Amino acid sequence: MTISVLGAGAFGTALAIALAREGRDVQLWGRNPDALAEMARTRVNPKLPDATLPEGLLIQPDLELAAQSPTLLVAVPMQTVSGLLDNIDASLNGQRVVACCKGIDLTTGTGPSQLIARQKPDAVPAVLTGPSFASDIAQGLPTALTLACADEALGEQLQNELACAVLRIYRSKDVIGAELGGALKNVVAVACGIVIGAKLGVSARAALMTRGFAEMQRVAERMGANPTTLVGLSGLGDLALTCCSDQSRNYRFGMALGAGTEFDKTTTVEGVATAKAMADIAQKEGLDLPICTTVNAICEGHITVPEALNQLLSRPLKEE
Ligand SMILES: NC(=O)C1=CN([C@@H]2O[C@H](COP(=O)(O)OP(=O)(O)OC[C@H]3O[C@@H](n4cnc5c(N)ncnc54)[C@H](OP(=O)(O)O)[C@@H]3O)[C@@H](O)[C@H]2O)C=CC1
Ligand SMILES: O=C(CO)COP(=O)(O)O
Repeated sequence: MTISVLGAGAFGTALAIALAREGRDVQLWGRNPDALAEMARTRVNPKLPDATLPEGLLIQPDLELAAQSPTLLVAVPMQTVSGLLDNIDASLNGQRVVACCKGIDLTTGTGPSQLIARQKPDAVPAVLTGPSFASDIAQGLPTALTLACADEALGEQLQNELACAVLRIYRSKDVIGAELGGALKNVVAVACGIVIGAKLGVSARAALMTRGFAEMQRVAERMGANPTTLVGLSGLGDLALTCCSDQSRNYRFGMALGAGTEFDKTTTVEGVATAKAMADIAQKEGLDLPICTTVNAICEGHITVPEALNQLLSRPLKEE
């Protein structure tokens, strides 16, 4: 098989469906053999109930077999990436390992590409990110993503390998910038959800998106990313999508916090761990990240939403 998708959640399955629909040679691995067997039988992933798995899409329960493909798409939650890489015995020599997850690993303080480089030094790390809800991709709605790979020639190969009729892929060499945009926009989306859930209005949300974007640029610059990457699909594009749609789990989680309602704890909400990582980075690097650190303080239960609002609004006035 040419492409293996590792992670049979909503996003991994959506990517596998889109690629298989185009006749690409693709297999989907997940950690739960019973769930995989059921998916192979029904040709439906309950996380994407409206999409049928194309006939050519192979469901693969064996991780080592899946890991033999030249291209691997890693689509598991960020905090599980390191464990997944550890579980693969093969060195992945020369294989392209494309991170499709959005976040910062709390143990190392790095994004997925650095985890891949550290744990599988013989592999070629890349990142696929940008504004794209799994259900949109699975329905075949048009989507544009950024494929970032430091090696330009390999990046171009991956771009061609992964682009589909409705999945338009732009290329970048800025892996750090692309993955930071995808990670950080989730924190801002939680903040925007809080504002809407607390009924503070869409003007406040626009302010948070803009000032949140300034924080994203500040972090990216400090981490050595190209500032223009942040205004592309992986940064501004994904920020716009995630902060304004209740299809987003990060946004919905924020809305529940703002409204004081329950939220299903099993839902993947990457912004919570990323906010924690950003609070650590703000402290270590002496960076001013008021929105990220406030989201972290709310998520950790250190302050309430009204206290957070009060804190943010009473900050000294400054130049934009
Ligand atoms: N959903 C979306 O629209 C998009 C998601 N993403 C990103 O994709 C990543 C995955 O999200 P998504 O697919 O939506 O999440 P889901 O919650 O839909 O699925 C997560 C999947 O990861 C599996 N998983 C969890 N822990 C492990 C582990 N230790 N080893 C192997 N598999 C594991 C889960 O398995 P099990 O079912 O057995 O628990 C589940 O199949 C996230 O980083 C997210 O930000 C990016 C763009 C869009
Ligand atoms: O990253 C996404 C869209 O680009 C999905 O967002 P959520 O994880 O908030 O659902």
